Amino acid sequence: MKLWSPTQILEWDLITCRTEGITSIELMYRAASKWVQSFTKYYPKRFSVLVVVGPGNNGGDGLVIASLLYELGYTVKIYAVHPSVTKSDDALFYYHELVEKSKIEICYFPQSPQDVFMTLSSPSVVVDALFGIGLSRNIRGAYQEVVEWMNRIVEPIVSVDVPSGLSLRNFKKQSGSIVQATHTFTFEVPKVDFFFPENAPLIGELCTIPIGLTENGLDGETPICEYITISWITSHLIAPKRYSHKGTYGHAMIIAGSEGMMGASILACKGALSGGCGLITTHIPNSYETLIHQSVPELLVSSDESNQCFSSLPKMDGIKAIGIGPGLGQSAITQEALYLLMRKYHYPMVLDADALNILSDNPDWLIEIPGNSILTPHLKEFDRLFGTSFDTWERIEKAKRIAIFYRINILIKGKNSIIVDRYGSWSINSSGNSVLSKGGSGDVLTGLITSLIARGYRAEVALRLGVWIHGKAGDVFAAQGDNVSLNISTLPTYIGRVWELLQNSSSK
Ligand SMILES: NC(=O)C1=CN([C@@H]2O[C@H](COP(=O)(O)OP(=O)(O)OC[C@H]3O[C@@H](n4cnc5c(N)ncnc54)[C@H](O)[C@@H]3O)[C@@H](O)[C@H]2O)[C@@H](O)CC1
Ligand SMILES: [K+]
Repeated sequence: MKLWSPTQILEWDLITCRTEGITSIELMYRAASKWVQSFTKYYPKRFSVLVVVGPGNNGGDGLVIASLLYELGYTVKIYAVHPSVTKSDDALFYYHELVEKSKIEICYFPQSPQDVFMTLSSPSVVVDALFGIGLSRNIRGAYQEVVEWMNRIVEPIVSVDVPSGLSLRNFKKQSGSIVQATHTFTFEVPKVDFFFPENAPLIGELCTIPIGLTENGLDGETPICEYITISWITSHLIAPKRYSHKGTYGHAMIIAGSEGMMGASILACKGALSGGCGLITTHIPNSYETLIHQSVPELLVSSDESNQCFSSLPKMDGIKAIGIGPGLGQSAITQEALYLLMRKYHYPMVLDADALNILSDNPDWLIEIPGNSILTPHLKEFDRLFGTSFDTWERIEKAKRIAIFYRINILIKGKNSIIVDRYGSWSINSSGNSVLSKGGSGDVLTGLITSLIARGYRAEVALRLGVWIHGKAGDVFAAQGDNVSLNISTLPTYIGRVWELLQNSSSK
């Protein structure tokens, strides 16, 4: 799914009106009607409703929503913050047509919103229609007071399109008050900022409401980014070859594990096996050869000269991708070996965990990373590598510059992982949940992505596939009714289920 900027969405509204021969007033009514359909599923008629409206079309939606709920038999009041209700022509139309002609009570700032709210019977809910995608500066004054009041109450708040005050990068530094919504019912497509970790407490439960904007209306426009869902994944899968042997699907290498951390090596190798490449060699400290043979008999094993850690380069003939880092340790000898490996190997590498820690300590080694490799830091590792950022937008801009400069791909891991590729394009992953926030989960991911590259996927595609599949495996686990107890060594089994699911949806 493509994600668009506020300006593009407004353009899309206009295109829809032109294509369908309708007015923006009609589109507003359609949007508000669809919104009300979703709202009533969560909040039945026993809820009384205070609709807080702002000066633009978001407030206009609020006026139509109030009137539709009133017609459905809800107890509704409107609280307007702008002295003349609205500055928007469309909203004004509905104010005269619907609100004035009904018996809906409308109250104004500076009357206290709390006093108005208290006159409603319990249970009650606030509909936040102060600002949507048209916010152009931080919220101050009366609007700020009302937002702060909303954030103090215990009753649910349902935001129309956007939690009011959230900037959507319409202006750079966000510092005003923002509504902390219980639900955000957003129109047509989610907005990019909804997926950033700093905004998670503001969005609440997200529900996207299709309002019938013209399909392909923004064809030819460049979206801000791609939101990776199953349809993107299925359209990028390479069909398995009919006549194949183990050499057909590539040879990957995993360099992971050191004394006391060999579990990381086993998990990364199991992750690689679940990615389906033909052969996997793991390079490990000498003394653990038997352990690895017994734990994962499918692997080829290359023994390091050291008994404790990675210290010497393996043979790399025919290896199409190397995953390195989980449980690797950071001893001086390992650091040196990583440096030599990066200089000598010319195919993509997936650098994770201790490999990233080593790079943080030696930033001038970044230049040695083979082109089209992948770094997989989580947020803190990213900041350690490249310095802290004010917000996710700044972090993404930084990642883009670095990715283009070093010709590498960067995965910033989190609830909605962000993928920035070497061309400067970026995506947000849609799958995954908290069952994956456990030690070892990233090791499996490193193996999986490495394996996909070895199979022949371009690194930037393998990265997106791997991240989505890994997240989806967590979702498949949680869908069984348990969102706690995933044992990470069983994660590859759920990755297998995701492949099954993908095969079924591709053949439909
Ligand atoms: N354009 C359309 O056809 C549709 C628009 N829709 C709704 O319209 C919204 C966008 O409407 P608008 O573009 O009017 O934008 P908003 O309603 O988000 O706000 C814009 C208004 O607020 C003022 N404003 C901006 N920031 C302010 C601040 N910090 N303090 C005080 N005033 C501020 C602006 O001067 C303008 O009057 C969407 O979010 C959606 O809710 C929907 O009805 C769907 C159809
Ligand atoms: K809003």
